[in-house]
Amino acid sequence: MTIDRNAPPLLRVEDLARVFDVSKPWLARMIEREPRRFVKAVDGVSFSIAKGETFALVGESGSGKSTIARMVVGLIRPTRGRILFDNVDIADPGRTADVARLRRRFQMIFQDPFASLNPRFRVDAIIAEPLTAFGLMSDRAEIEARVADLLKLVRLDPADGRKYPHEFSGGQRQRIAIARALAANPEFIVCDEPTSALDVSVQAQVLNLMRDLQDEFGLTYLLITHNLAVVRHMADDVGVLYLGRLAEVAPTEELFARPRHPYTRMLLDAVPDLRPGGRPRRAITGEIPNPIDPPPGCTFHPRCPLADDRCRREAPGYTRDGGARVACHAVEEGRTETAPPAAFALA
Ligand SMILES: Nc1ncnc2c1ncn2[C@@H]1O[C@H](COP(=O)(O)OP(=O)(O)OP(=O)(O)O)[C@@H](O)[C@H]1O
Repeated sequence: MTIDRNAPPLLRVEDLARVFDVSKPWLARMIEREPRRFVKAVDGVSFSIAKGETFALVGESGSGKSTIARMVVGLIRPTRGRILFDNVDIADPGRTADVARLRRRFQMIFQDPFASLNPRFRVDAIIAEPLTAFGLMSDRAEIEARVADLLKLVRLDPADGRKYPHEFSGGQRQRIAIARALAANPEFIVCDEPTSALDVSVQAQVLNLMRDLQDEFGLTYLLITHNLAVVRHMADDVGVLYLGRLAEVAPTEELFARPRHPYTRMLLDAVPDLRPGGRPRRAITGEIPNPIDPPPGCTFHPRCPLADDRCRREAPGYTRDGGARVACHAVEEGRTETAPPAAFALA
């Protein structure tokens, strides 16, 4: 499907932030004379997703990917910012009635298909649940026919509806989760690490199914992943998260051909280059700082080969470069590496 980038985005996230209070209980704090502690899990994140597009959020563990996903689907509230779905702020507590109406139009697929399907229910009941929950169908024969269609759509046998989740493999369970997500004809699906619990051989099948369904139904995906191969296979645009902030947002091809942010480059350089004569992978250096006490200035500076005094003092704003938006003083000052990373060099 071609994406109309000039059309109003289906989802627009503006200056999104979420702070978690991770203080010890009051009495323990008093005894140990400890102050309250907070984690800025997400801090000033903005991006938009066009209809029919796949936008990937990528980053190491703890970078805030799942927190963003959970805010977008309404499982947790933002501390600050707006989440506009079809121009309605779904994070605004005053819009609860509108959000309830919009709920059917967005769905979520979780990482672990073993945990996300209720083991006590038959597969047909699991898939039918959104149909009855949203009051879309009540006639039994109609529901049965719809469930059979959904099972066929995800390339399972309609007879599988009579089985229980434990009778299926991981990949098949994720297909069942996809069928359930599609039941109410949603337009937008948040996919949180949809294949990372699956065997490598099965991952591609599930990703290809997701792409086929996207083409067939014009679906829009927010894809959460730490896997760059998945990003390259699936995404139109990518946001690279580091400690709750977007380091770089760029069209996928551009990001892989010419990563601007030193953190993006570090992630790409860490992917093994399996071609004959490919250069050895460079390991990711340094550790993610403690998010309770992040470094001053640019939070990436302790791991950054290009960091200077300004980076240690001043948090960077965004610089536009080609189709990319990058939070980096070195990019702004034009002192970055420009060679493409070998593993992803384009032929
Ligand atoms: N409910 C919570 N209470 C306190 N801290 C939380 C909570 N949820 C997330 N955090 C913290 O927020 C930060 C971001 O976490 P998040 O799970 O969003 O990251 P992630 O990128 O999805 O990581 P992973 O890939 O490991 O799931 C982490 O420092 C995490 O410890």
